[in-house]
Amino acid sequence: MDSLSLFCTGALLAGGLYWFVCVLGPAEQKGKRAVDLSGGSISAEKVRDNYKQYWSFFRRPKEIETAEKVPDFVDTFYNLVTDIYEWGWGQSFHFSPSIPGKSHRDATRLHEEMAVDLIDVKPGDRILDVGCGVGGPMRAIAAHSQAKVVGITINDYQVNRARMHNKKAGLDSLCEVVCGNFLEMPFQDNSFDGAYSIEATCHAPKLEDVYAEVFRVLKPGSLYVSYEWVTTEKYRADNPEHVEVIQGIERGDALPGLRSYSDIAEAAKKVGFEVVKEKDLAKPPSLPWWTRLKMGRIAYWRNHVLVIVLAAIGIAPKGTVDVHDMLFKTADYLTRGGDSGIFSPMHMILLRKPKEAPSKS
Ligand SMILES: C=C(CC[C@@H](C)[C@H]1CC[C@H]2C3=CC[C@H]4[C@H](C)[C@@H](O)CC[C@]4(C)[C@H]3CC[C@]12C)C(C)C
Ligand SMILES: C[S@@+](CC[C@H](N)C(=O)[O-])C[C@H]1O[C@@H](n2cnc3c(N)ncnc32)[C@H](O)[C@@H]1O
Repeated sequence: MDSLSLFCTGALLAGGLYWFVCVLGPAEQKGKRAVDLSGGSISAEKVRDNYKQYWSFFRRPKEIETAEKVPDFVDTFYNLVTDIYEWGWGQSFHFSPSIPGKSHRDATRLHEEMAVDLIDVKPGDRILDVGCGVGGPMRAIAAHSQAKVVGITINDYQVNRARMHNKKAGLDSLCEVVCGNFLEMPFQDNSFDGAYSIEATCHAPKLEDVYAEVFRVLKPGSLYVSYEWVTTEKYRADNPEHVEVIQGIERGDALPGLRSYSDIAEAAKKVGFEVVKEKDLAKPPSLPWWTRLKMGRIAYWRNHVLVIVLAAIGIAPKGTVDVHDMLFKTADYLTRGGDSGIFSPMHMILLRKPKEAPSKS
């Protein structure tokens, strides 16, 4: 081969690799590229060990049923998945019903804005985002309502990502991010004008515990809305296929155990909330939330090849391949949960902290 054809072949290969990694790599919402994948706050060499440690929690299920072990378990999970989520999904770590003629991005934003519209917020109010991720919902909600949003997440890597995105979006005067456990929040009693949680409280071993904390920090008379992950009335515990799907969802999403839709209002009433409204937002006329997952299947294959190549050449941590493989399988369980109607990630409950404490008689 003469030097010109050698040069052309090399240039073509390099261009192809650049296109595969940097152009195909990024998510719909730019922010993370495949070459930036990391293990969050975990150093690259420890990603694989932490992935094994994550799985070991499921061999000792009693440990994830106790509140003390959960922060570790959930924190490890989000160190492993946060970059992959941002890369392949965007900055909002939740689902939303599909809307004809609207992009995923717009459908996501509308689902987030609905939450803040439900809690009746005024510009300047101080509201709480319980389990805020990297802050996709927080930014949409602050921009829409002009309220001051304080988000809490257990994962310090997410805190840094969220603060960076808030600054970049010019929303850091409205959005604050705190690292902490939503089961023991570092906030004063009666200090928020409203609160919301989007697909986050499913990580609490006991829903009452996180609801009690939200109740404590809310001002009397104010509202809290939560989008809960639940099994629906179609779920049958004696159907092995249902059990396999729900167990697959729990293991791939760091859940100490999915709750039934019928347990949500009970938990809220137990800690003193009044139930204003309860509705599964996944039910028709809403269009399926899981079509986005299904449509992405080809991209997940491409992503998998990319992750294998990047890990092999030492750009991505080795364990990223295992984590990606776990998410790949989880996407299938979630899709089956949606298709069969046994699972919903958007059982909405709207709650009010009563104006006056109930009299003790
Ligand atoms: C609320 C939670 C997270 C919900 C979703 C945001 C995520 C659940 C499953 C995730 C994904 C599955 C497949 C990945 C794919 C293989 C990869 O190539 C790109 C990223 C995925 C699409 C990833 C994105 C986020 C999810 C959809 C839980 C944790 C309570
Ligand atoms: C699936 S993500 C959803 C994030 C965000 N609500 C969104 O929709 O983008 C769940 C979030 O809950 C947080 N979380 C889970 N358990 C927590 C705990 N005990 N204390 C604080 N945050 C927690 C995770 O760190 C993560 O940020």
